[in-house]
Order: sequence, then structure tokens, then C-alpha cells
Amino acid sequence: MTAPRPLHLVFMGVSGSGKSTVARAVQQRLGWEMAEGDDFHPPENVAKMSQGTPLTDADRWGWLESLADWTAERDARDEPTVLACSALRRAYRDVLRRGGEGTFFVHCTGDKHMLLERMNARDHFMPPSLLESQLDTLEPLAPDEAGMDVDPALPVDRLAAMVLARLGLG
Ligand SMILES: Nc1ncnc2c1ncn2[C@@H]1O[C@H](COP(=O)(O)OP(=O)(O)OP(=O)(O)O)[C@@H](O)[C@H]1O
Ligand SMILES: O=C(O)[C@H](O)[C@@H](O)[C@H](O)[C@H](O)CO
Repeated sequence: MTAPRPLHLVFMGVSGSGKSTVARAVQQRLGWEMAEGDDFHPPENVAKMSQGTPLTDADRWGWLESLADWTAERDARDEPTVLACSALRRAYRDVLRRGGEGTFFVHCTGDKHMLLERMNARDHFMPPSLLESQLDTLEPLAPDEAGMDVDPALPVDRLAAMVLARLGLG
């Protein structure tokens, strides 16, 4: 029997959906290395978003490749990882899946009203005006993609426990 590959948990969703918050909660429970996708954006992407202009596919490919490379490096060392990354389209997730066979997506969903409220309440470069384009771009997980949906209206502790339970890590 072949040894199981390390797990790579990717917390995905539109801006304000809580992916970074839930990813961090899970990371703290598991102690795995975590990357924040926002930290990998080139300055041009951050400048664009800050000015209220949505990113295009062309803006995202290099960024996604750098995240897949980060994961692949750890996969090669048999190390599991946690990543927070919007991963809005299936084609984007295809790039991230190149990081390792054990890639599993946790989609933080949430209704638009709640997302807007949360975006308005925080201090962040991503303006709430970009939520609409994020929702237009979003392609939810298809049944054949390894992953699960979670509702970010629930408390963070509960969400982290649900993810761990689903993966048999709780
Ligand atoms: N389950 C939750 N319950 C209550 N508040 C939450 C929950 N999850 C996240 N939040 C709050 O909602 C806001 C957005 O969360 P967070 O920054 O994690 O979202 P995000 O998806 O990473 O957004 P972005 O991609 O724009 O950085 C934050 O202020 C965070 O504290
Ligand atoms: O794919 C994208 O459009 C981006 O990753 C955005 O989702 C932002 O980085 C994030 O929401 C801000 O934190």
C-alpha cells in the first residue's frame, strides 16, 4: 500500500467570508505551517484591489502558481499545510491542486448581507465595493472536488471543530 500523502487544507471563499480567520483557528489546533494567500500577491495586485479594481485571471495566475509552489515544497518533505486563499474559480483550484495530491478545500460561504457587514467593520485593503465582483467570479466546489462547505455565520470554534471532525482529526 502506498503511504498517504500529506493533507493540504485550503480555506477558500470570497472576500470577508472568514477564510483567514477559520484557517488560523484550524492551524492553531493542528500546528501545521500556514500561508496567507494575501501575503503572496505582488504589490500591483494589492494596489489594484485597493483602488477598487477587480483582479483578472491574468493577474491571478502567477500568484496562484506561487502558492502551489509553496505547497509543493512542503508536500515534497511530507509536511501538511494550511492555506487561506480565495480560490474562486475551479481553474484556480486546479493550479493549487498541483501543490499536492492531498489538497482539500474548505469553502467559507455566507450570505451577501453578512459578508458586507463584516467587510465594512474591518480595516483592510480590500474595499467592500469589490464583493459583487468576487461573488460573480465565484464557482462553488463541484461534487468531484475534494472539499466541504462551511457556513461562516457559525462561531469560529465550531467551524474549526467541524473541519477537524470531517477529516477525522478532531
Ligand atoms: N465565524 C465568524 N464569526 C464572526 N466573525 C467572523 C467569523 N469569521 C470571520 N469573522 C470576521 O469577519 C471578518 C472577515 O474575516 P476574514 O478576514 O477572516 O475574511 P477573509 O475571507 O480572509 O477576507 P479577505 O479575503 O478579504 O482577507 C473579520 O473581521 C473576522 O474577524
Ligand atoms: O482572488 C482575489 O480576488 C483575491 O485573492 C481577493 O480575494 C483578495 O486577496 C482578498 O479577498 C483580500 O483579502
